[in-house]
Amino acid sequence: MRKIIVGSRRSKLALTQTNWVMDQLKKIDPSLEFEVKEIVTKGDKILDVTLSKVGGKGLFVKEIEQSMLGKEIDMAVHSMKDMPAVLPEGLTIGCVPVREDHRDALISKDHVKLADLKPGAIIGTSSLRRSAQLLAKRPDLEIKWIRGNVDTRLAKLETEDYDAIILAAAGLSRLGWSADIVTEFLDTDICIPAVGQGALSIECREDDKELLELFEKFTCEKTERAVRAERAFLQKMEGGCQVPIAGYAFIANNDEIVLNVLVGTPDGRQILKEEVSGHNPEELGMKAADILIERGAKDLIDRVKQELEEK
Ligand SMILES: NCc1[nH]cc(CCC(=O)O)c1CC(=O)O
Repeated sequence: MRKIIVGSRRSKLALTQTNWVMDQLKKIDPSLEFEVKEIVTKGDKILDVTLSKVGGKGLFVKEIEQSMLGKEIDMAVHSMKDMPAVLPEGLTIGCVPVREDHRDALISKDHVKLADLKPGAIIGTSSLRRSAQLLAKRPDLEIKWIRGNVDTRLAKLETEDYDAIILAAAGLSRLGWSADIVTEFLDTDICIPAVGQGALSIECREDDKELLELFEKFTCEKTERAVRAERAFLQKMEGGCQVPIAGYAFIANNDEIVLNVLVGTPDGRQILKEEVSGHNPEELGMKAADILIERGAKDLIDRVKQELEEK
């Protein structure tokens, strides 16, 4: 096997995830050699702007994908939830490792749970998906945008006037934070996670047989099936990240995929939700989307996008 060049964003989370994957792959084959190439993405340069306003997800992966197509790098580890629904031609998700905790985590100043936060409490998030679902449960809360990486946000909870913030549990644990700092893990009935949340995506060139063969031994089949269903839903919904969209699937004991999906308005006043189950990931994801579309999801999305453009 040749030396494998791994592209990674420079953020602590990205490098941690990349190193974890390289370590795991080395356990499978100790003779593997890696070299990490750090790549600064557009998304990293404009962290002060709400992502949805500047083009969303693709921002964190585009430069990395270009380097991969140009053969400057061979593979990259992304947070699955940062991956656009459709990949550029020539690239593929070669491996989906076992999923970390999929849930969102509420971290509040005095460990006050969501239901007990005082009326008007200020919640830090810049995710439309999180704000929609929180406001649906607690319309009295005030959402205040917060940007920056995980550690920055935790610091801002201490130094700024937020009463609580919401972060992905997976990011916290990967960065080594203890579960003790979390006030409440939000279950799917309160906050359906982002499509792919907690999962990783190892991307490579479609024709890289050598890597694809190696990855087979590291793929978690259950996670892969679940994520395929979630991403099929995402693709069919065509919402982009300007719209609150959520999707989370797991494999039930009978081996069926159970998929929970949601589309809503950022203020949480309109929420369309559905749970479906079945065996074929792609069919299931599309079925979930069709059900929501039937119930008016496309109109809702168009309206939300239009309002965003007017702002
Ligand atoms: N939005 C940024 C982002 N992208 C991936 C993670 C880490 C968790 C994951 O892999 O889902 C985070 C941080 C967060 O949302 O709190």
